[in-house]
Amino acid sequence: MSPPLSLTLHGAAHGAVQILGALSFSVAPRETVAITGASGAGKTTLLRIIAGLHRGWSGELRLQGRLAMVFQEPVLLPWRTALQNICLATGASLAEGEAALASVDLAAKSGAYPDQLSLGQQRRLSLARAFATKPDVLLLDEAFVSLDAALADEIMSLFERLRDRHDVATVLVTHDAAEAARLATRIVVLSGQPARIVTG
Ligand SMILES: Nc1ncnc2c1ncn2[C@@H]1O[C@H](COP(=O)(O)OP(=O)(O)OP(=O)(O)O)[C@@H](O)[C@H]1O
Repeated sequence: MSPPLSLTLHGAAHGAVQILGALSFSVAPRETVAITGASGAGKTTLLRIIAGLHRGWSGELRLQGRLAMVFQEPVLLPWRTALQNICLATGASLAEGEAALASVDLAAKSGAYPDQLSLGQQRRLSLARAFATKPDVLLLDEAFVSLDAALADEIMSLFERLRDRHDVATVLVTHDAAEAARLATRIVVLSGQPARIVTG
C-alpha cells in the first residue's frame, strides 16, 4: 500500500530566492516525522508545500485521504463557540463535537468563545478540531511553542493520546530537539542554502 504522504521536491523558492533544494520523503500511517533545522532553513515552507499553501515549487506531491493542519497561532472563528468551531469546520455532529472537546478535556468550555479561552485551551481546541476531521495526514507547525513547560507537556500528551487512537501520518515542524525526540518516530533535519535533508 502506498504511503498517505510522499513528496519528491526538485526545489522551492520565495520569489527569486531558492529556499529548498532537491529532497524527498514519505510518511507511513502511524508514523510521526519531525522536521527540524535552523531558523530560516525552510521548515514551514516545506509544511506549507504539503498543505497546498505555497506555490513556488516543483516536484511531485502524493497525498491520500484527508489532510488537517494545526498552526502555531490557533486559527479559530472568534464569533463561534468552541463547539461550533469544531462542528462548523469539520461537519461533525453535535455529539461528535462534544466528544472531540472531551478528548482534550474541554467539555466544560463548549459554549465559550475563543477570546474566553487561554492560549493552552485554544491550542487544545485546535488539536481537537484537527482530529475531528479524521485526518489521514496531520501537519503541525510549531504547535507546542510559547507555552510553559508543564502546559507544553500536557498538550503533547493529549496529542500522543489522540494520535495513538488514529491511523494518522503526522509531520510536525519544530525547532525544539526535546519535542522532536519525544514525539517523532523519525527526525528529518534540513540544512544548507538551499536546504536539503541532511539526516532522516
Ligand atoms: N512570504 C515570504 N516571502 C519571502 N520570503 C519568505 C517568505 N516566507 C519565508 N520566507 C523566507 O524563506 C526562508 C524559510 O522560511 P521558513 O519560514 O520556511 O523557515 P523556518 O525553517 O520555518 O524558520 P523558523 O524556524 O524561524 O520559523 C527564510 O529565509 C524566510 O525569510
